[in-house]
Amino acid sequence: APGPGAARHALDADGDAAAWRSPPVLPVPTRPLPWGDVNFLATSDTHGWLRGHQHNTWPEPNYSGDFGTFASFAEHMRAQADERGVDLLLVDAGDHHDGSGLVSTSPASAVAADNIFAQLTYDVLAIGNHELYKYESALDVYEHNQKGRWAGRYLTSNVNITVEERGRAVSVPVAERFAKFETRQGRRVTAFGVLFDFKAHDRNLTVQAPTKLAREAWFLDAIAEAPDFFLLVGHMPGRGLTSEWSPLFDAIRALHPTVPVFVFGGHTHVRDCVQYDDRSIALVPGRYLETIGFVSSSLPGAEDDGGALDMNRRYLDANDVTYQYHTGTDEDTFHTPVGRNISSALAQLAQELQIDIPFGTVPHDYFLARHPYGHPRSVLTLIAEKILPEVLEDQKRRGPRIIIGNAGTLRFDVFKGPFDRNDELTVSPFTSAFLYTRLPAFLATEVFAEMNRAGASKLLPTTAREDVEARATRIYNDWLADQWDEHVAATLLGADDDALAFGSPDKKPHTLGYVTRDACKGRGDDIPHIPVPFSRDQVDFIMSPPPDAPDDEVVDVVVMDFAMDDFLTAVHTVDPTSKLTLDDFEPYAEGTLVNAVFGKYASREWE
Ligand SMILES: Nc1ccn([C@@H]2O[C@H](COP(=O)(O)O)[C@@H](O)[C@H]2O)c(=O)n1
Repeated sequence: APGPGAARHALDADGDAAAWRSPPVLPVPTRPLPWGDVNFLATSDTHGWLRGHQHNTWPEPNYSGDFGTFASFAEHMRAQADERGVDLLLVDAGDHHDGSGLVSTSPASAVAADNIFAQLTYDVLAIGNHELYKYESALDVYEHNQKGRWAGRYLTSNVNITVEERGRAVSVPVAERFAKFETRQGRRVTAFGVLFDFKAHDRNLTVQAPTKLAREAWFLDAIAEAPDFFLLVGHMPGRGLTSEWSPLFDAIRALHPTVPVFVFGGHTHVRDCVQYDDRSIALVPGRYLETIGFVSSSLPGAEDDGGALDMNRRYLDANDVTYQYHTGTDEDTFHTPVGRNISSALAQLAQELQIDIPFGTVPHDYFLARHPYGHPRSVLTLIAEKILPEVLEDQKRRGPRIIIGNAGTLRFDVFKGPFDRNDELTVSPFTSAFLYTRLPAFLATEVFAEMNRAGASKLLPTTAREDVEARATRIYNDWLADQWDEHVAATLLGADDDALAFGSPDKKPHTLGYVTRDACKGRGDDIPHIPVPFSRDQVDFIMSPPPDAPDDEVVDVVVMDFAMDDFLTAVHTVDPTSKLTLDDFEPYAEGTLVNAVFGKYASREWE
């Protein structure tokens, strides 16, 4: 049974009616959830994928549930929690913006999508870096928080915005700094919402490093009294050298050695889990509404011996089969009025935005990372070698040129079948413009190589930790690459996938998806999968094919504005005598933004 979205593109996958008649069959979970005294459902990095994944190329059908069906699931889970006499809390760790037609069509569409998101009541939400690239996005969060959109539960413990109050500019928290509340079972919770030490935010926004936050008087005051548990939700990784939770966790532990601490992270897009000690657990629930994270825990009883708590986690594939299995419902009993309202509001918004009208039909799948850069079916190769050279046109500049951009501007695969504005914004949501200067062709090529050698500076969660595996995209890519390499190695050694089959040959995985190795006990994935192929040969920057011109000929060098600081740094590394600055650049193909080049190409080449 596919989710609602799968049907929309059921004809697309093979372009014939057979695909319509045989929609993808999703595996059914086999292990009930390990409920505890307190339970959590966690989302993060949804990036506007509220209509779910709508294509039939695997592993997309795994994630075909939309936010409406997730809301129905959450409501049934809340009802189950009440029946069991336990708590169920919903948390979200940020990055609602940038990533689908709903949120990336315009600032107004992002507001509309967030209003639909807010129809499902969350217990705690945190802000992500994608809410801070543009001042207006953060201002929207601030203004809607003032109007009560998240009912005081959107927490921005270390993020401020400068706004005008009574004719004066003042820096104030974007939303609430913390929340103290009681659960339905009467447990006292102290909660914070934290962002990593993000540097690439817009003007008039401030992010305080978590290390500094942990020393703030108001923070120490807020944690002074022991609640029944602490709840830390934040847009940052859960573990490893990159973890920025330690200052906050350590400050809490210094005062409260045995109070349970539940941490929900994000930003890295991976499924991950770690226990900092035997009364804490940190979970990262993936990205793009692909995964719903579940965490459960026992809580200390009246006679607390200070011993280990029973803490568990599960990563649920976000689809209706998963939701109905875990709530004991079926198609007739599953959908709740709130869930239905959300699904139809999302469909209506998509219709108003006109994001489902196809530009053309893609002849075959292109993948973001299944193939190396340079492979004809890589999305990065497609944009660098075909799309930008063909559709980036400046009427006044017709001579030879080299185009350089950051690969991070591309966020997803391009699937065979109809290609619409939603698909376009999914693969390329950002509004980066193009600028050009004049340089010898050989220098531009060397600068491009240097940019990839140095890596993308804006991927770093903290500039102080440049030498550690701190790049969010890298963490996600390494995670996928490890899954694939392990699978390939096992296959070469003649082993089959029994190791992944939860010990039973009849439960052998047969669908592509995530195969998670994390640092918590037992198996985290709800459904065993075969990992998605992944090539480690990826790049941070892409370049169009060099022009047919002598190496020393001076050509137009066109740079995407988001990559500009890395470009200039690389120029000065390659040629320390260079005086090149941003002032030496002029707009190129003015009015053309990177989020519109795929559609232009699709209309011409894939019609
Ligand atoms: N205007 C922008 C903003 C961001 N990017 C890319 O996104 C990366 C951050 O995304 P996460 O989901 O990892 O937070 C950033 O490093 C850029 O690669 C962009 O291209 N243009």
